[in-house]
Amino acid sequence: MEHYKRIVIKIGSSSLTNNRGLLDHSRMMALADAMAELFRRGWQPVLVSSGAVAAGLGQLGWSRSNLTMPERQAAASVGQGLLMEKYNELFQARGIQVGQVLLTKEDLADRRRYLNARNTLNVLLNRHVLPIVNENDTVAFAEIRFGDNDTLSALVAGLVEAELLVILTDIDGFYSGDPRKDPTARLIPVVRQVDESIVQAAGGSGSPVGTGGMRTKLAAARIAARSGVRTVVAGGKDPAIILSLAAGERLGTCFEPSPHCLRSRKQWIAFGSVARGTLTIDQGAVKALTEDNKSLLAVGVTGVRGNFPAGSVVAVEDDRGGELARGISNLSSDDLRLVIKNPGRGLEVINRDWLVCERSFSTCQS
Ligand SMILES: Nc1ncnc2c1ncn2[C@@H]1O[C@H](COP(=O)(O)OP(=O)(O)O)[C@@H](O)[C@H]1O
Ligand SMILES: N[C@@H](CCC(=O)OP(=O)(O)O)C(=O)O
Repeated sequence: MEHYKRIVIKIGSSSLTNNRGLLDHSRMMALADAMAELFRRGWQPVLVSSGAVAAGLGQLGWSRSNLTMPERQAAASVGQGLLMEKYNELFQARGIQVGQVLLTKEDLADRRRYLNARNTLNVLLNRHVLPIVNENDTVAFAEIRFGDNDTLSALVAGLVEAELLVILTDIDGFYSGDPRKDPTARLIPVVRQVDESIVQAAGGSGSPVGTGGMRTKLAAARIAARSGVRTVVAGGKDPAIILSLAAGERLGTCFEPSPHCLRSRKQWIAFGSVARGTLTIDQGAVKALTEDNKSLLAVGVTGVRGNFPAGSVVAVEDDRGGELARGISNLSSDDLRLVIKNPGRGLEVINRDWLVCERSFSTCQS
C-alpha cells in the first residue's frame, strides 16, 4: 500500500473573514490552491476550519457585541452552511471532494464515538476526500464544548496520526509577548517544550472574531507534542505557506514533538476523555505512579468522589488536591468505597496500561 503523509491545517476566523465580517473569497481560493497542491504532492490533508460564527454574523448583519450563546449558535448554523458551500465550490473546481465533519467534545469523550470518528476520517483520507472539520457549534454548549478549534485540531492530528499540524492565524508565529501590547516582543522560532515560561508569554485573542488567542494555540501544541505531532503556528495571509512548511522549511514557530509521546489509547485518556469521578491517593501511591511507573492499587486510594460505573475514566489527585494522573478504573465508585475501607493489598484499581501521569490536564481540557 502506498504511504501517504498526513497533515492537519487549522485556519482561524481572523484569516477567513474580511473586515466586514464576510468570507474572504480570495484568501479561501488561495487556501484551496495550496491544499490541492498538497494532494498532488502526496499528502492526505485534513482542514480544520473556523469561521462559522463570524461568517454567520456577517451574513445576517448581526452585531457581535453582547451575543447570547443561543444567538452565537444560531449564527453558526448560518455560517457553517456558507463555509461548506464555498469550500465545496472551490475544491470541486480543483477536482477534490470534501466531507463535513462536525464534532463536539462529548463525541470524542466517548471511546466508541472517538473510534467511530477515527474510522470515518480514515475512510475519507484513504479515498482522497478532504475532511473539513469544525466544532458542532449549533449543539455544543458548556461542558460538551471545546470552545476553540486549536484544541480540536490537535486532537484531530493525534486521531489521524498526522506528521504535522499547521495552525494558520493572523500573526506570523508565537512571540515572547503579545505584540499588540508589547512592542519589544520577538518571534520565537522553535519551542522544545511548552513550559510555564512559555505559557506566561501567551495572551488572548487580538481580533474581534478570534477565540482563545495564543493561549489555546499553546494548549494545542502541547497536546500535539504529547501525541507525537510537530506543530507550526504561522501567518495565514498567504496560505501557500503550508507548501513550504510541508516541505520542511522553518517558518513561523515550530513546536517540537515530545520524546515521551503517548500511544493512541493514552492520548484519548489524557486529552479526549472527560473524567467521571476523582480518586485521592496517598504519597506512597503518588511515588508508585509518577516515579516507578506502577499500576494504582486499592491500598493507596484514600478517597473517592463522584458516582461512576467500572470502566469509567477517573482523575487521580494527591492529598493536596492537584490532578496528577487520569485512567480507567477497574471498579465502580460503590465498589471502590467498600474496598478502601478494608483494602485488599493487591487489588488493582487502574492498570498502568490504562493510566496517564500528566500534571497539565487542566490546560489541555477546558
Ligand atoms: N505571545 C503571543 N504571540 C503572538 N500572538 C499573540 C501572543 N499573545 C496573544 N497573541 C494574539 O493571538 C492572536 C491570534 O489568535 P486568535 O485571535 O485567536 O486568532 P485565530 O482566529 O487565528 O485563532 C494574535 O493576533 C495576537 O494578538
Ligand atoms: N467553531 C467556531 C470557531 C472557534 C475558534 O476557535 O475560532 P478561531 O479562534 O477563529 O479559530 C466557528 O466556526 O466560528
